[in-house]
Amino acid sequence: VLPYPGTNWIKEIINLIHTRGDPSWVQSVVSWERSPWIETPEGLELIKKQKDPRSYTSHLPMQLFPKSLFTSKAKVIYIMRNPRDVIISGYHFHKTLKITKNPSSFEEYFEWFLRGHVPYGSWFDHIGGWLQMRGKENFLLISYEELHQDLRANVEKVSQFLGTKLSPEELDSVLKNVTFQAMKDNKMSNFSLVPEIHMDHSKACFMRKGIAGDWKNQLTVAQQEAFDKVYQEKMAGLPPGLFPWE
Ligand SMILES: Nc1ncnc2c1ncn2[C@@H]1O[C@H](COP(=O)(O)OS(=O)(=O)O)[C@@H](OP(=O)(O)O)[C@H]1O
Repeated sequence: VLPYPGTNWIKEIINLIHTRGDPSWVQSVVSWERSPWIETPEGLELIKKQKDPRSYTSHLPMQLFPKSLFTSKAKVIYIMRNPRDVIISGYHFHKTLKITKNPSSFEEYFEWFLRGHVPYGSWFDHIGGWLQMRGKENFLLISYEELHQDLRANVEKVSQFLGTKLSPEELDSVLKNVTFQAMKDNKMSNFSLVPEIHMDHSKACFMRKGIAGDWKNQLTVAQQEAFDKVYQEKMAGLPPGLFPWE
């Protein structure tokens, strides 16, 4: 997945499906140890110690992902979100980061995003790359907006994809533990334990608003038009109706 689409939301769902709704794992182990990042040295060390079935997280664009994935039986869940909301969420998160250059204003971050000058590169190239896996049986495309619209149906879809049949009680427990409030209250999932050397917790909170469509209140008309122009150019080759935000 690319940054800010709800990576940690889908990760929490996957972790809770793994434990059949038992929250003790997500409440006792930090999220980056449950499903480690493949692109960090620390994450890779953790992955080597994991037992099957294991789950990893990554923001890497497809062309930088280890090629062995494409010949393996590993399942890929790609979560996407309206890029207009991704910009807003990314801006607030970036303000807290001590490991990348911080934008001096929202306007500056907006420009960076449109030019792809943000960590992991262009949103448009990222999604265009991974969507090439569409239609493969080991690839599930899911969106932040769909999770919002019908969490139950989409958690069931994910558990089916992962080959785990949950009982109604187990499913209820997954749903209860992946709400915005439950994750915001869980210090193992809300990023409050990210060390201060990486993140300035006084600048913003990771579990910020957790809503879809807030860009309408945040982007100026000029920014909306500038965004639409780039979006139309870059997404021209993709079939209509693919994205819930269109
Ligand atoms: N359970 C739940 N429900 C609704 N929304 C949720 C949930 N968990 C995380 N979030 C929101 O996801 C946004 C962060 O995205 P990511 O997890 O992809 O961030 S990161 O790329 O891994 O840094 C960030 O969105 P914004 O609030 O719009 O900034 C989080 O609030």
